[in-house]
Amino acid sequence: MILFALPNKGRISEPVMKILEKAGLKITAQGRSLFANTVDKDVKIMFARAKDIPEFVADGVADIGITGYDLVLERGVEDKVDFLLDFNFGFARLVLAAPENSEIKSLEDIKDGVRVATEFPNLTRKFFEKLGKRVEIIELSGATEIAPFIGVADIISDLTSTGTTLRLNKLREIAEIVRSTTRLIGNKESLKDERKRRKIEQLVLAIKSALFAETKKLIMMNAPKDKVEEIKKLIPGMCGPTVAKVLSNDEYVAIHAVVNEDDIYNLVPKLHELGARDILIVPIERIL
Ligand SMILES: Nc1ncnc2c1ncn2[C@@H]1O[C@H](COP(=O)(O)OP(=O)(O)OP(=O)(O)O)[C@@H](O)[C@H]1O
Ligand SMILES: O=P(O)(O)OC[C@H]1O[C@H](OP(=O)(O)OP(=O)(O)O)[C@H](O)[C@@H]1O
Ligand SMILES: [Mg+2]
Repeated sequence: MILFALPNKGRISEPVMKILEKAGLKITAQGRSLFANTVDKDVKIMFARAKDIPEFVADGVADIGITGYDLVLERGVEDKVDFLLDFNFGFARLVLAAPENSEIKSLEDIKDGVRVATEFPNLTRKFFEKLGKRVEIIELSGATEIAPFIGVADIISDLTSTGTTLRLNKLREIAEIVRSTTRLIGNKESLKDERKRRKIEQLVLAIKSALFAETKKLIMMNAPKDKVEEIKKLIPGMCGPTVAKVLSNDEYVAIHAVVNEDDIYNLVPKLHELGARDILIVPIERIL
């Protein structure tokens, strides 16, 4: 049996649940319950705070888990877990920021004794240790942005993604401490167990296939037979497009191909010009 730790709330909870569903790992959760079953009777879910998941996986409370890379580093368990998959979402950067009107405008302006408010005391401490600066870390558990304006700290170290929160609070970024994305991590002992490892690999493959499919679309069309070669050049597909007979029309063939979602906008007019008709663009659940 595999115990899989998932964030119970917060920024990454919803996208994680969505991708797992796409991967086919249907979860049967009842309301606010802490545990849930999945379609696979050998995979059970436990819901926890994203912050606690690195520790749970490192200690073997859970076999695998999904959390932020920043949180794994903050817990200092990066050597105790295996990084199995990068979801490439949940982008966030841990940065140092000072009020726009502060005299602290760059790292050089940060003198010993400067007070830094943060939810990430360990990463922040390490960052300054490397620089040889002795700052005072003020640990907060949220809404860090307010700290410099109420006299609690001089600067902050906080997560930013769009930059909106920093701008809204008149804070200026000074330096980047770490970049993070959402990751699947695994307990090292669990991965040594042959049966667990196989189950985990199966899960990784399922999630990868769903992540990969998110950037692709299936394009289908009817096209004049004599244009097939030209169309092939436009859409190589995964191993070349599928070309099939159209029973009701001898001059046309049906073409199916998997294409990058980002290419579709430019591709369709070119196909149309070559005489392609009945063009359908269809979402894909998974690509294995
Ligand atoms: N804009 C963002 N701000 C914060 N975290 C983000 C952002 N974008 C992605 N994340 C990722 O989500 C993880 C969890 O952050 P989140 O804020 O959801 O949890 P939390 O702080 O424990 O919950 P809450 O804010 O509800 O108290 C972060 O550690 C980070 O990896
Ligand atoms: O750059 P942005 O897109 O504006 O995102 C950054 C904000 O998101 C996080 O806050 P969250 O909503 O998790 O609240 P918290 O500070 O209480 O954790 C983070 O602490 C920043 O405040
Ligand atoms: Mg938060």
